[in-house]
Amino acid sequence: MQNKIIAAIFDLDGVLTRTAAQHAKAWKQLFDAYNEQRKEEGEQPFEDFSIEIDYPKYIDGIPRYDGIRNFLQSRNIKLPEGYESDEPNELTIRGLGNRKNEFFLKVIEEEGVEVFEKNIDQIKKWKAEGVKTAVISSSKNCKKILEVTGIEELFETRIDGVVSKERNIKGKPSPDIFLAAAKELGVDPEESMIVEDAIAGVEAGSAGGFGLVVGIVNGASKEELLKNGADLAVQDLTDVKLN
Ligand SMILES: O=P(O)(O)OC[C@H]1O[C@@H](O)[C@H](O)[C@@H](O)[C@@H]1O
Repeated sequence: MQNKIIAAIFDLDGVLTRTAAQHAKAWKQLFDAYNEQRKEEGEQPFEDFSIEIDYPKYIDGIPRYDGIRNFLQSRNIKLPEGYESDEPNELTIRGLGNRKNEFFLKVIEEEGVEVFEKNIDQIKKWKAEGVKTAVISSSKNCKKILEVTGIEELFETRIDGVVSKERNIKGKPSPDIFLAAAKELGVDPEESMIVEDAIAGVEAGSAGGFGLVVGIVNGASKEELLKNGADLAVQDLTDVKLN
């Protein structure tokens, strides 16, 4: 029987906010621009980045530079690591990552950021019932997104891409970011639920021994989420009954 769930740890992009699609769009802009550059410089182009296939497989839920390494490896491309201070036009892992961030910031500036209302309303209900809440994200833009959408106060703690770097917390699919959040909430993983839309995220939840791993069907399909560690896969949180 399932343990009593007293805490819930939510991923940000694609669970709380509609930003997963905006990240995917920026990634496509980055890899398309890089491919064009290769063609202009007489280098062999690679098979175009696909939002449907490559994003969930290599990028979704994963820290920025890890995602770049994953994707380039899938195309047999090796670039030097470079430095975090690299200019966005630099052909290094870090340079490409910085360029992607410019694309992402432009996308959210132009389009704005929206929350998933049903999920936010459900979280408010659980909070009112006494469930402890945390937000986690691989993204270094997490705090900014929480602020612009006004949902920061819903969570007792936040472990994001910036905090992970400071504390040297391994990125997903390692469970460490979720375990760190549970620790800060003062709860055991077995009595906590994690909510994720990414394959790397449900893998992390399953590896961390969490009481309930909920997959939100957004980019990755229901089947993929269940196959990779989700206990259930739903469209939104109104379909999840606790205890
Ligand atoms: O580049 P950022 O904002 O630090 O985000 C890193 C990753 O954060 C994850 O939440 C997103 O699913 C990825 O698409 C993104 O690449």
